Amino acid sequence: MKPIGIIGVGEIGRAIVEGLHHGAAGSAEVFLSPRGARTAAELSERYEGVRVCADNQEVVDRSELVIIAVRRQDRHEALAGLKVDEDRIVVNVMAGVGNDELRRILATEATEATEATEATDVPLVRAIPLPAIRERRSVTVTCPSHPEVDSLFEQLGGALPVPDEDAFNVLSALTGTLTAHYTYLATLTSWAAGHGIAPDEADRYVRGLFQGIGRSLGDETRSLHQLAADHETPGGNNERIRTTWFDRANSEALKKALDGLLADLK
Ligand SMILES: NC(=O)C1=CN([C@@H]2O[C@H](COP(=O)(O)OP(=O)(O)OC[C@H]3O[C@@H](n4cnc5c(N)ncnc54)[C@H](OP(=O)(O)O)[C@@H]3O)[C@@H](O)[C@H]2O)C=CC1
Repeated sequence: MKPIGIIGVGEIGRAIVEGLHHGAAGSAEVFLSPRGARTAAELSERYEGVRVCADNQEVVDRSELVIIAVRRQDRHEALAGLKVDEDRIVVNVMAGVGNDELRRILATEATEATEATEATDVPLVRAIPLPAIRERRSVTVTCPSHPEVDSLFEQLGGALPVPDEDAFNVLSALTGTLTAHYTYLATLTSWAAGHGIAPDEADRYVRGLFQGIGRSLGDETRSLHQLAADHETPGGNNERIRTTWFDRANSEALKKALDGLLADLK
């Protein structure tokens, strides 16, 4: 595997390093940026072949595949003065930062010009690695498809290359629904606790219910509508909650929130 560099060693940077070393694997050479110092130090102590660099330029110089995993608002500082040779492959995991914009920033930094007039030719690939990549359990959307990048994410749970950034942004918006889902489960738990169930028992029960749902999602022979129908007795409790709470207005409100997010991601 080519040496991998990671600029921005936070939640996602850490998950990638852990994923690379999950199970019996772990031969990758990994170079980490110094920011996120505590996590970087911990990872370099835990895994052979993981090293912390003196600065972001050293990460680029030592790696062939460079993953940029800083928060969007930190992109200019993180990329300041960076020179990325065209034989590198850059993986852009920053939500809401398109490849055109990243190319302009890199070109500007490389030429030290105040206005970017030309872009570098370095291959740029957007990707959406999720925290479950640490256990090689999540599929990573990539755009455009690139053999080296897709192969990396295939090893980390699967790659889903999409043809353009419009499609990429739609799938990116979907990933914005995950914490709402956890909060939905927490709301169920606190509702039960409010009705006298011990909080830890309510918590355990809700987790168990939805772990079962998670397992049933693995059955790809049944559509999501079919799975819903299979869990529902006509006129029963599930149908009642689905039709009285997850009604048309609720469903439209969710789609509207996703539309708003998608507009901001473009
Ligand atoms: N979390 C998620 O589930 C997903 C996140 N993403 C994207 O990944 C990116 C990172 O997210 P996440 O890991 O959650 O964020 P974190 O805040 O956990 O990590 C960002 C890291 O970047 C570091 N950093 C800040 N400035 C610089 C700099 N100048 N040079 C090098 N490193 C720097 C921070 O260091 P310090 O702590 O010192 O500030 C921090 O360790 C975001 O753009 C996000 O949109 C994409 C998919 C999923």
